[in-house]
Amino acid sequence: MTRHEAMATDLFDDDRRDLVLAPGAMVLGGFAADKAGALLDAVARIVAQAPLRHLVTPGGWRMSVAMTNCGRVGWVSDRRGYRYDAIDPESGQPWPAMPPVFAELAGAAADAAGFAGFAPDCCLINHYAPGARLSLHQDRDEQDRTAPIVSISLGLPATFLWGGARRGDRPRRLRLAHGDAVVWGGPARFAFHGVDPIPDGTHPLTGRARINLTFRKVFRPAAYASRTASNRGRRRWFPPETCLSGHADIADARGAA
Ligand SMILES: O=C(O)CCC(=O)C(=O)O
Ligand SMILES: [Fe+2]
Repeated sequence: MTRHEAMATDLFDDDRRDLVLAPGAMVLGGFAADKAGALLDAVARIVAQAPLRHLVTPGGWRMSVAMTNCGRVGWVSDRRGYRYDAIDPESGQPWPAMPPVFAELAGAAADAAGFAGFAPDCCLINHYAPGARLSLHQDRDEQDRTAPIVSISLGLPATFLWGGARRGDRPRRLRLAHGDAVVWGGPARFAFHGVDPIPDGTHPLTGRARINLTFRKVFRPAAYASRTASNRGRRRWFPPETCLSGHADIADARGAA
């Protein structure tokens, strides 16, 4: 165990402690604990409309994490690539709306980490059964690269991998417990991160599962988007102002297990 890991373990003995991971990145211990019941109720409503599913990466791997989304767009992956899509490809319908409790909590967490005014337009919901994992990757499919990522952990604990700017940077490992929030933006926005296989266990609120809510701001503010749309607006998955750049390695890097 490195000194950093020992420190992280010590700090998380008290779930309400905060931890700076890097400039622009911090863990807010227990930030969402009070809202967990409302968040999980909302997750159940979303899942009833847009069921959890194991996406396939462009490389053909079935992801071990089951996913769904709410908000204006959702993150999806299949053999053709991965993208943000306004339509759930399974139902042909728009994704469920983002519940106010989600947006408020994500905004408050971002604010607490120093990113005022965060208004997510997408929440990727990750369901980890024991053994599910997410290998090191960057979140870089979003148009708005100025906004942070806000990630909320619910249910079973996880070992979170916090890497550096390069895939090869050795990641730091820290335990994320029910209610913890992680926020990364600014100089840390494109840090590599991932989740070790979830150990088996049972949580009173989620059973044998870890639920992670990852809030993203996919779209740039309209004024900025419209200035650049004419150069980019050819991709068929998005309305003209919303096209995104693709990075075909990421979904595979997310790691099918
Ligand atoms: O489950 C987590 O803690 C991280 C999820 C994540 O990195 C992602 O969905 O991109
Ligand atoms: Fe991520």
